Amino acid sequence: ILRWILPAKYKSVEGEVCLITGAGNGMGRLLAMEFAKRKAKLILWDMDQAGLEQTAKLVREIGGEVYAGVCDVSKIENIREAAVKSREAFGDITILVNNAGVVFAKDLLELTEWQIEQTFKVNVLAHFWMLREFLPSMLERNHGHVVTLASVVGLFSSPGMPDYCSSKHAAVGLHQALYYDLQKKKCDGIKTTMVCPYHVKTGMFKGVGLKSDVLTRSLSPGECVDAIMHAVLTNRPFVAVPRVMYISYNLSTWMPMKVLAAVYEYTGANDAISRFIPNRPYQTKLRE
Ligand SMILES: NC(=O)C1=CN([C@@H]2O[C@H](COP(=O)(O)OP(=O)(O)OC[C@H]3O[C@@H](n4cnc5c(N)ncnc54)[C@H](OP(=O)(O)O)[C@@H]3O)[C@@H](O)[C@H]2O)C=CC1
Ligand SMILES: CC1=C(/C=C/C(C)=C/C=C/C(C)=C/C=O)C(C)(C)CCC1
Repeated sequence: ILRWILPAKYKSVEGEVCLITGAGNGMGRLLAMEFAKRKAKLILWDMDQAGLEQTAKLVREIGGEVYAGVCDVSKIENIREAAVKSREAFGDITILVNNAGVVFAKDLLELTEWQIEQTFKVNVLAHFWMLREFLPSMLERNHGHVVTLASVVGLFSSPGMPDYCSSKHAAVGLHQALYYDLQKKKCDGIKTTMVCPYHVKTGMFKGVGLKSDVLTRSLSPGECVDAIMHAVLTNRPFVAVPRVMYISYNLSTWMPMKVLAAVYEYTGANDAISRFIPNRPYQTKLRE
């Protein structure tokens, strides 16, 4: 309650070295712009070279310092190589935003094995590899910030995307474990923020959304990124967007699953994912 009454005190990120994965599109691009406006040095990674160059251009146009490198975070060797080049550009990373994510939006038996593996490689395993690469220098200096783009479906599952939901649950589990490890080690200078948005209208979930806005509505990328920046700059450990998702999360922890299934049926959440339109290269063809 005090947090809502008192004016928010924002920290400065000027001069911090901020690495954002999946920065070539969607929220990654907008996050890059927000950190650049606040004078952080940007390291941007993505496997979409054209999108990445566009983000770097936009950052430079507002006077930001940026190094952009193509990196497929599903491959640990790529992460290691890109990490060397990134350190050469600006030195140690002090803000890590694990943002890259993939979804195929298919039922369990329709997914290919490659799709299931790719979802886990990008949405979870990459977070492990990124943390193992960049956490040591943060620990040495007891300074840094780790931001995890998880999802509300990492807190409670919804139908139509079993691989995605379970990968986001794993990302939530990893992030929470990291938080408690840092507390245990008394590393009070390393902050963490876990972000759990509902559906955001980027290209990732094209076509998806509840038919009615009675319970909640899809977010614009801008409003979600505003909520993320607010949480990061005020060192909040957890943010669910929109706020009504805190209530949904709370209900889902004690509500019988049968009741939640009825809510999904009633609100049209059961059909929401079936309206999905593949809109990313990895969603339509294998990209190795
Ligand atoms: N949109 C939503 O409704 C929600 C999104 N989220 C999460 O937020 C994060 C950002 O999502 P959003 O901005 O919507 O997604 P976008 O699809 O708009 O952006 C994701 C970016 O990640 C890139 N990417 C995918 N795979 C890799 C890879 N292996 N290596 C490097 N980059 C990769 C994509 O590149 P390319 O286009 O070339 O594939 C794309 O540029 C994701 O983790 C997502 O799960 C959470 C809740 C809701
Ligand atoms: C769980 C839940 C709902 C639906 C959730 C859905 C459909 C979430 C989709 C999220 C996406 C696309 C996340 C991407 O990362 C309602 C009906 C709003 C309210 C009750 C609880």
